[in-house]
Amino acid sequence: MSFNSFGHLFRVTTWGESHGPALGATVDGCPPGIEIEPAFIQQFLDRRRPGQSKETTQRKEPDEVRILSGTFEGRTTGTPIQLMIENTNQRSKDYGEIAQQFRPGHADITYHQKYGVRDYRGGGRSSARETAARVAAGGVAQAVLRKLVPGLKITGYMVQMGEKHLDRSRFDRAAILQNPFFLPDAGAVDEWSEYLAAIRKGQSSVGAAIEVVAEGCPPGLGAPVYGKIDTELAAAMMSINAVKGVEIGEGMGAAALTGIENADEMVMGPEGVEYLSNHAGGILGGITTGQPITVRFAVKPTSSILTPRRSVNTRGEEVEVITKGRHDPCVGIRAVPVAEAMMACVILDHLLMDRAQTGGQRGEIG
Ligand SMILES: Cc1cc2nc3c(=O)[nH]c(=O)nc-3n(C[C@H](O)[C@H](O)[C@H](O)COP(=O)(O)O)c2cc1C
Repeated sequence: MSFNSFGHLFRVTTWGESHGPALGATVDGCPPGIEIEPAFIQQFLDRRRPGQSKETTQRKEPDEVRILSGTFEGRTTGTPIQLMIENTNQRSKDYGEIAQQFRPGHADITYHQKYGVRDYRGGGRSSARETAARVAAGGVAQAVLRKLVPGLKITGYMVQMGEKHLDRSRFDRAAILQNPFFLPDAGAVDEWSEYLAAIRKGQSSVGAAIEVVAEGCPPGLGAPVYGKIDTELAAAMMSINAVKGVEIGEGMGAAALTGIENADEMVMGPEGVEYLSNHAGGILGGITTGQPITVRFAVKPTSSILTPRRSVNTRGEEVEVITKGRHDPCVGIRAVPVAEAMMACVILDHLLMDRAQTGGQRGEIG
């Protein structure tokens, strides 16, 4: 059985472990003739890269991507694109103890129970190092989208970290890439930073919520009933390590609304239909409306913490686990570029499927 791939026409397979020599992604189904340079993909990896600020893990990886196949003279050829990122800063001795014991909240126990064998070094395949490969694949998707849907813009940012919430009245898109939290409010960065420092000092970690928005996505992507784009986006986000909840548009908040409040009313504008609100998050019946696609998800606190937690070992003995090694105190931060990558892959996959089925033809209004 193979469960390391996702996507239908734009198909991504990731491979590799945290402390192996390298990891990467094979992208199959990429359209030919797309201009793509390693530097274009690298910019996305640089945002996810560990060791860049005191707010993330101190494992210092250059995360330099190499394109091994599928391009010629700077353009895709339509053949499989092999992307490789070398692991250079492994410190496997930190993980000696978890060979025999299970970190609470991590995947050690389930990998052991299911497979009976695991590469425990740095969490092996369950480590979020794997998400570097997704980000590289997302870079390829972004390169294709740049050509096929020039106006499309995918933006991820943090909306919550523990008890700190983004004040949406202060939303400033320009601030997002200017601070280590991907926070759209420069004025709140110091407060978030102090809060996280206190969490870290207390030898704990904290959860987060991330929002990803795709603006300029054409209407008509997504296929009812089992290929709804909201289904696929939710699956894509849920597949990111440590994600425990996903919402589209109003999400769980819709449960508190009345039909009057929730209706996204429509009017005819000079360019066609205009929506007066976007509770639906840009998707109706599993198909994009042309409004911004809005996805939010919750990331649990990092399970690897220095505070001793009770657990068991492979011999069935009760033990206390202190997880040493270099860990993100809030894994939600680096999940932001990962989520953007997953969104890019899903949107491109649906764009290609829509072209295959409908040839891009649309029902007319007016
Ligand atoms: C970008 C990113 C970085 C992560 N870094 C760590 C880490 O340093 N330490 C840790 O224990 N978990 C980390 N995680 C979470 C684990 O990979 C995840 O909790 C674990 O694989 C168990 O899977 P689950 O939480 O999805 O059930 C990270 C997650 C993401 C998205």
